[in-house]
Amino acid sequence: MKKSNFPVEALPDWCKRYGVELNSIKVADVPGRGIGWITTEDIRHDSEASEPPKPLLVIPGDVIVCREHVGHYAVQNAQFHNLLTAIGYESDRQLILFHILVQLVLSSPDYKGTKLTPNPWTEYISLQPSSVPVPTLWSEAELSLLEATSLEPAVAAQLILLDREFTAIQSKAVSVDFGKEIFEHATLRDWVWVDALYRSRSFELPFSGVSCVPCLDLANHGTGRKAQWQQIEEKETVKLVLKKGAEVKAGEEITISYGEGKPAAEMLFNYGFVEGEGEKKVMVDLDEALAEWARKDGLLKEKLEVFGKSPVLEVMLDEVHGGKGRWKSPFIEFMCVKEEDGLGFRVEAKEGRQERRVIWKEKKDVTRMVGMWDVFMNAQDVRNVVRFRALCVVEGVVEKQLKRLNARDEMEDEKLVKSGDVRRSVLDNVLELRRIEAGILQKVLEAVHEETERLLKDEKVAAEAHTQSAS
Ligand SMILES: C[S@@+](CC[C@H](N)C(=O)[O-])C[C@H]1O[C@@H](n2cnc3c(N)ncnc32)[C@H](O)[C@@H]1O
Repeated sequence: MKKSNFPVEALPDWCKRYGVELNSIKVADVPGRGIGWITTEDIRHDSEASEPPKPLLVIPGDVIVCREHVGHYAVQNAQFHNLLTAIGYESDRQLILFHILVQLVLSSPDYKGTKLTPNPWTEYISLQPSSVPVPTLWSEAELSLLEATSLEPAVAAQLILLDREFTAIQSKAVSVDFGKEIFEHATLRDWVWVDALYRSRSFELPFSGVSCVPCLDLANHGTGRKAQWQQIEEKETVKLVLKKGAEVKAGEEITISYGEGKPAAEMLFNYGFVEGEGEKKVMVDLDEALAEWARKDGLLKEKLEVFGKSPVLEVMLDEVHGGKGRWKSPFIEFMCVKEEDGLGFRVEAKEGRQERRVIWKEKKDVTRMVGMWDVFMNAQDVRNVVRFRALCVVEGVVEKQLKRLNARDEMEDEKLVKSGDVRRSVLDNVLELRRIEAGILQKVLEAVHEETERLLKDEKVAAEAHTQSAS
């Protein structure tokens, strides 16, 4: 589908038309960041001054895309309303994504179908960059770089989700005429694109909820940021203001924070870049470990069923304790309990359904403790033995992940950049992610070894280790 042209030079006119106020700032190209806001004159927010300087941006509430405003738009446009009813959206995210997708099609010069009431976004959508640097929009060669990072399974899962979502929405939408017109043009690639826009450019506003905010979405993330956004309740107006005490020279970029301390993987996943280390945390995939465990534990299926969610292993550095490695996984600790330790299951009939319950030492129903099994185990006599088994699992998983990460050949990756299959910026970001994640995994492995050594002083644990090595 051909995109309509909205040059960035036309933005001030668009702002005038829709009541967006710009004070002392203009959009400009910012090397390595796309476009962003820079100041046109020196400005300062003197902490002592009685009056703050004018806000840099004032965005009226009615140009924001949020759940409520999409609802108003549907009231004004029966065709759109029928389409929303046909697709039966499942979340605010889907509603907003779908609204943006429809605006994208309506804005295309290829679209000759039913026109809806003009909306600021029908035009504004064409200002959005066609290439958003998040991994869901990377080429196959670029995605291959993510191997062994925590983003490898996360990006694969998101792509499957987007495919399923698009297919489901499309199949329902074509039951109405307007839906047929829209899906003659909209493709899965467009859906992946609007999801990328949503993740990299939406804001959690206090009065409108999750929203896409034109113009504010042109502010880049930066260290030492001197501005912040705020929403005032009245008319849901959003403002970009200079922080108290901040001083900015003419021509300097105005940046905001996309969230303090987000882990590197989350930054790359949602925004397409890594800047600073953020919270030192990695989610490690457990699929392989579970498949292996299933071969020796006949109760794994029951354990997964009562746990009720996808098991994860979270590894992190504990900044409070000098950056020591730590891990958390209530499921691994639960998975490592055996029948001989006191674990049992019982099936009970509840409200006409069969429900599996977890029984401890043949007496106590501990089903509600499963989600915090690590805490529950602390007070049990078998805690050291179970903890030792869990440490062995974590050691195996972390060691394997680290080995895979370290096995990457950076010279081969460089060749992909030289051949033009991979963008330089993508490789740089992935190298940074790999460096950060390998550092965390290494420290966690050291902490696991340390704790294992300590536990092996316990006779029961030593006996367990002996049994394990014999089997
Ligand atoms: C909310 S938009 C900001 C406007 C965007 N630069 C544009 O050209 O439309 C967020 C996107 O800007 C880019 N970006 C923002 N801050 C950045 C930074 N510090 N380093 C690199 N890219 C950045 C990333 O592509 C990110 O996904």
